[in-house]
Amino acid sequence: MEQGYYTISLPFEAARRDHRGWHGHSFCLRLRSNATAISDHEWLLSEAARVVEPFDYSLLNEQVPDVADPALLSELEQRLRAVGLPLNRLALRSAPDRGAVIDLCDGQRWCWRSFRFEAAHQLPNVPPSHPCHRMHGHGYRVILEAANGEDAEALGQLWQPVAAQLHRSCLNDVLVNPTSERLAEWIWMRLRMYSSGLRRVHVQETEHSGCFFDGFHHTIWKAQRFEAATAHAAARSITGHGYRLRLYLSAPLDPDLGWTLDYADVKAAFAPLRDSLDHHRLDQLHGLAGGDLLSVAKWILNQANAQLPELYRVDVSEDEQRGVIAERDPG
Ligand SMILES: Nc1nc2c(c(=O)[nH]1)N=C([C@H](O)[C@H](O)COP(=O)(O)OP(=O)(O)OP(=O)(O)O)CN2
Repeated sequence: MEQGYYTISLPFEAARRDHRGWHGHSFCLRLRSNATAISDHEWLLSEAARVVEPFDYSLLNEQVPDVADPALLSELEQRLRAVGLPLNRLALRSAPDRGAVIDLCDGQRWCWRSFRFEAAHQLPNVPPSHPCHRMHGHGYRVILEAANGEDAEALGQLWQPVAAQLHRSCLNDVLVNPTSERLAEWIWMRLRMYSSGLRRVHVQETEHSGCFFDGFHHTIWKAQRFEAATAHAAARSITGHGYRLRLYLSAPLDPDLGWTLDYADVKAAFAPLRDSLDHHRLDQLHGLAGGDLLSVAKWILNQANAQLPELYRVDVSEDEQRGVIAERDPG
């Protein structure tokens, strides 16, 4: 069996005054709710939009006593709960490189901050015919997540010495086999001793792939997209979307190759399924009678099982605001 969640993203523009003075932000609130608790996506979107609306084009200090990201997120949580919205997770992005998250299932709270660096690398253990065997480079993105009250400023200081070592370097001078998994582990080991709150390191080599390391496990994701039409009960007529996907996979690390699964192999294994979706009418695909976004995500999760048994979660969005998550039940 699998779990299904609706996600919605609500952007708003607002100004706040903190120790740096007045400044403005393009905020984005992201909300996740269990699909069994909700009648439909549009209801969730319109109810949550009503809660966020007073913040849009406002001066936040006139509305809330503490305007820091975690406090602002707690305030939004209270207001969303007050109107009876069932919530599993809330995330507030205050700038493209930072934000705060609350997991309402286990009560955990954390901040994240993303950083960029440019570097070269080659992977010595893949066959010579593999493109990664050649020396090449990436514009890397690293996202650090930390709990225990460690904020974006603290994460910035934590990152500085690592950036000094990695930016404009060759990663093979630092690591023997610099896959993103090994790099995430290396960053974890470097930072964990200075940050008791560090909860996860996320390394992205490109816009299309990334890996997470939490001190124990590696997970990877690969982005895909397809263009398709659909019809479903809640739609006025047949309609279409440019669907965006993230495939999440969990597998042990191969000790020689230093990765879980090759991102390129994930893409190749998924290609036949992507072809069956791209430029097709989804509600007419075998076994996909629903045609709505959550049915599409669950269908993909189940159909991909034969080629990608390591796949445990599929995120699909149909536009900037509406998304779903289909996730296999653990165990
Ligand atoms: N699990 C891993 N797989 C791969 C790694 C890695 O570190 N861990 N690294 C590579 C290469 O370095 C490669 O440059 C990046 O891979 P890939 O996602 O295939 O590259 P693109 O984003 O350019 O791929 P698209 O085809 O555009 O999606 C390979 N695998």
